[in-house]
Amino acid sequence: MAVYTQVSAEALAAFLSRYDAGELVSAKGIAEGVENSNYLVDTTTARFILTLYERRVEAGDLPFFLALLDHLAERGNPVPPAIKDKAGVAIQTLEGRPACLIQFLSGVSVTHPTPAQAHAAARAMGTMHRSLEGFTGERPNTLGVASWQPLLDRCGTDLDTIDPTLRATLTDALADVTARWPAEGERMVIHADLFPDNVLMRGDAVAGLIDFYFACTDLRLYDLAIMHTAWAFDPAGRTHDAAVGRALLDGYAESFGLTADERAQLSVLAMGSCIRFALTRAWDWLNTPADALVTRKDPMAYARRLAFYRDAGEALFA
Ligand SMILES: Nc1ncnc2c1ncn2[C@@H]1O[C@H](COP(=O)(O)OP(=O)(O)O)[C@@H](O)[C@H]1O
Ligand SMILES: N[C@@H](CCOP(=O)(O)O)C(=O)O
Repeated sequence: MAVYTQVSAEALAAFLSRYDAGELVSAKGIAEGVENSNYLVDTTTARFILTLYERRVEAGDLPFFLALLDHLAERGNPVPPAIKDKAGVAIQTLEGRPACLIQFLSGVSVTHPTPAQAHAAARAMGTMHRSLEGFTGERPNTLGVASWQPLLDRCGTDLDTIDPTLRATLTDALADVTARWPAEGERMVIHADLFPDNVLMRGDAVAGLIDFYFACTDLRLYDLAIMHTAWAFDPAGRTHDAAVGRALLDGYAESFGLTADERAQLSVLAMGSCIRFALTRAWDWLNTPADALVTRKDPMAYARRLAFYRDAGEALFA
């Protein structure tokens, strides 16, 4: 459960009084998520998400994230913009944290996506990429390829306490992936974390794309590779679902297009994605405070995926 900062009813009622958003009826901490504190807030007029930004989100990046959401929402993408208060301000402070009141989108995130759901979600990603071609905001990827070796070094031998094979696996793969990382390719603002838990679905239709707080400027295809690693396996990373993997490529091809050269790049990009998520999960595994109400995610689920992509090679995406 991700609630790092507790919000008192009094503080929340005072916070809501800045908005034209009705009066507080109820507020509950949301179980899902690992990065920020999220509350489901009901008022006398509507339902909202209250997000308090925690550790990995820099307050200075919030204007970028909110401009990105506004840009996408204006172009018809199903993303939730932040609500502005009576003075036109979206970024607030609550309980000492940066905080925003966000539009609530209905829908559920699925744990075991079907090919039809994967197809729709990847199609929505392609549409989002098309919408972002004219977006002028930029944010360097602080968790991009250049950050992985320093993060591996910082985890160091503590990785052995997670699994005795993890450090060697990541060290070897990192050398290989860095050497083969595409030097060229279209760069743009990408979501960079479009896991099933960040897509709200109604049946087979996409109702919401959420959690843009890793969004950054990077290789466009890296976004699709991240999505493949997150969607085309069981959560533990033990079983690859080929039908879901194909549906992702088909869905993306349908809305954005996908050339043979681009398909050939996806293998190394997927391996890079596995390194990124194995490392950040490992770091969190080793450093999450004992009293945090959050479920740690298993780094080995990404080490298993990494082994799968290494063995499958480029043929997987042909
Ligand atoms: N705009 C929204 N509409 C509906 N539910 C949301 C919205 N934003 C977040 N949620 C819910 O809150 C959960 C956690 O949000 P998320 O942004 O993924 O948190 P974190 O940044 O901590 O990972 C989501 O899984 C979803 O259930
Ligand atoms: N998707 C990442 C962690 C970030 O989680 P989210 O709750 O912000 O989507 C992972 O699975 O490691």
